Amino acid sequence: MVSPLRYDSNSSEYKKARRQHWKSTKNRQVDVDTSWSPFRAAEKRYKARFPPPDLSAVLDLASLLSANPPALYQPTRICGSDVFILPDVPGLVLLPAFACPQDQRHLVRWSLRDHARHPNETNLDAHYVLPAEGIWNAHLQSRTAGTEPVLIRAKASLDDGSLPRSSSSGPRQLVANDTASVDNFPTLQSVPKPPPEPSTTVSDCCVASDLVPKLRWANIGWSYHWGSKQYDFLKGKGTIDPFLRDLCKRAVGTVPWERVFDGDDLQGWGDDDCRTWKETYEPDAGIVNFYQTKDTLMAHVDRSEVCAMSPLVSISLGNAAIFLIGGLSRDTEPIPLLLRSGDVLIMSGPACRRAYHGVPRILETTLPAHFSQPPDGDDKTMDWEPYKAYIRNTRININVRQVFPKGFDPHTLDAM
Ligand SMILES: O=C(O)CCC(=O)C(=O)O
Ligand SMILES: [Fe+2]
Repeated sequence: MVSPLRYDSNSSEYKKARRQHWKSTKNRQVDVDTSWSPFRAAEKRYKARFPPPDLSAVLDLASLLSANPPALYQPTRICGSDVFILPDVPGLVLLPAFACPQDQRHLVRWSLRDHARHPNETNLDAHYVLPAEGIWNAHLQSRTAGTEPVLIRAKASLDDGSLPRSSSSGPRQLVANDTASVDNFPTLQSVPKPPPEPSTTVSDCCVASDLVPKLRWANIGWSYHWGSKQYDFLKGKGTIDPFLRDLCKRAVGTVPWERVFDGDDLQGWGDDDCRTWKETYEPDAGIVNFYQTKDTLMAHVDRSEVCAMSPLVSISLGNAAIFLIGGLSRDTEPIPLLLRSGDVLIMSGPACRRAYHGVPRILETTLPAHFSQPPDGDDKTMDWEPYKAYIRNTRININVRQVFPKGFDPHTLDAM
């Protein structure tokens, strides 16, 4: 069970949330719409700023390690790691605190300094002409005494009028898309993938430090086209960081997959076989999600990967979050799971990979103490302060995927 959210009822934020709640509910008897699906209703409940949500139903598996877990959630200990197999959603596995504090700090720094920059696309690329070193490094440079901050121009402000217009620079948009499969792959490939439209509502000129809190995502590996919600394989295969690849492969290698899918009919899995994932799992795509504490991720299914079976490895860093996972439609009541910094959640198999899921809440002030300490080892001398300041109000999720089933080669498709 998760402890109740602590709120300062005298804070201006609490009062503002209360005012907004009164305004939006004054003409309504009860703040529940009966037409909401069970998933939507749960999202609304956990998103609510006022009254603060009741977290007593949120499953905090890590806290069960020190208590007596109910039979349903008995963890298995393998090579020093605890593994929870969640029978409610076949294929869902949680490895609490799989990434140690040092690895968590390393990944936070990697996400910001090394990854959220060219050639990896971020949400900001559509709208701004970004410095080659990335906005995080430009932000760090601007903190150095005597350095003039580099001015960043909005793309729309440089436009001669010929660019298509859009109105939003906001978070990830929900776009209906076809579920990818080996059979419809050639058709999905032929869908036009025009570049995104620069927003006309962002300010014409800003500095890197203004944009750091607006960073929402950075692409990993195969390029993802948000407009069509399909991968754009023509852009080539980006590299996967070796440290990240190793961590994901170790996590997948730790799970006793025969037990996860024990008794399941593995017919219909094609050439994929969970019993060989320890050797065959190879991440090639993904996204780094950056959440400020007010951000949410709406219910969705990740259906763009051709392979709907192989493990999707999701690493949580920074503040904790409530993660909802339901079923193949929004009509299944979702399970609310607490994801803490260092947790690795694995979604695998047909029921779990195509299940609705989302993040309705980042829990403020849940940053573990180790983020206050600087990295050790080779990085002893680095300045951890800016990372510490950033992560205080942030959650980072590194969501790593394998797009193709074993043996599938997109480049042989011309012959199909
Ligand atoms: O932030 C998370 O835990 C989940 C992210 C996710 O579902 C996604 O990137 O598709
Ligand atoms: Fe997802």
